[in-house]
Amino acid sequence: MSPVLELSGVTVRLGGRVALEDVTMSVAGGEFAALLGPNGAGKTTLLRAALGLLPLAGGRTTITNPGYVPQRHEFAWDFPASVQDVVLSGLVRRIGLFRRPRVAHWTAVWDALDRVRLADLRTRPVGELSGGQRQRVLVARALALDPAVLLLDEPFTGLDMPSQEVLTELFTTIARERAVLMATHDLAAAAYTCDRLILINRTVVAAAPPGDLRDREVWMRAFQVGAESHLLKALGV
Ligand SMILES: Nc1ncnc2c1ncn2[C@@H]1O[C@H](COP(=O)(O)OP(=O)(O)OP(=O)(O)O)[C@@H](O)[C@H]1O
Repeated sequence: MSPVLELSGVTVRLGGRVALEDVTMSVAGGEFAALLGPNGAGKTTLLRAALGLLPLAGGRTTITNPGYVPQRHEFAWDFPASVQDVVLSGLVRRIGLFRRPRVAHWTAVWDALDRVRLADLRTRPVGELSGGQRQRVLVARALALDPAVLLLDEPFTGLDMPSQEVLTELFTTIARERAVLMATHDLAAAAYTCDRLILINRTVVAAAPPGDLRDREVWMRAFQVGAESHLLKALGV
């Protein structure tokens, strides 16, 4: 399948420091790719650069109709809005500022809420939702745009196992129909679920299907850990 997201030689500077250097990677249609790396490796920066939200110091990006799910804590949950209002807010550019949403917009919102199994809660204030439900609201907000590729920034942080499982199943289905790039710290889940792991630490250290990433050196380089790392042992590398 042809790529829905492509970065070629991308360099990004933030606050005078190089956050990403010469990053070349892509995600194909139908693919579920994971973006892995330690804190500060540049995962969020890479997603934001791919979305065209950051100026590039070098290189170029192309992306087809993206949907973005930011980290849950970046969203103002105490804002007095219902579940369906939050999902609709993802369509603001399409509706036009200060214009009233049309039937097609509400249909897209309700379809997206159906998809994440939150249709019953659509008039509930978002402040009353659990962490797992809030994460699904953000996914619905991105899905309402009918994206070709979904960019997820650490969607599992702070979620219990049942919530993670519901979301993993949903992301896997979405990836097959569209494409998904997910930044995550859950290495074991990514290795089990994703088609390809992209290891970054300011630049791409390795990108391959999980079964092909057996070289411990590569993981040590990406995560700056020693050969005795418990996490790498648990991963079986
Ligand atoms: N607005 C900013 N100004 C200056 N530096 C920034 C800014 N945002 C991020 N950085 C720096 O850029 C680097 C990459 O940050 P980024 O948030 O992309 O990493 P990450 O891999 O997503 O980290 P985490 O796993 O902790 O979420 C870090 O060194 C960070 O301190």
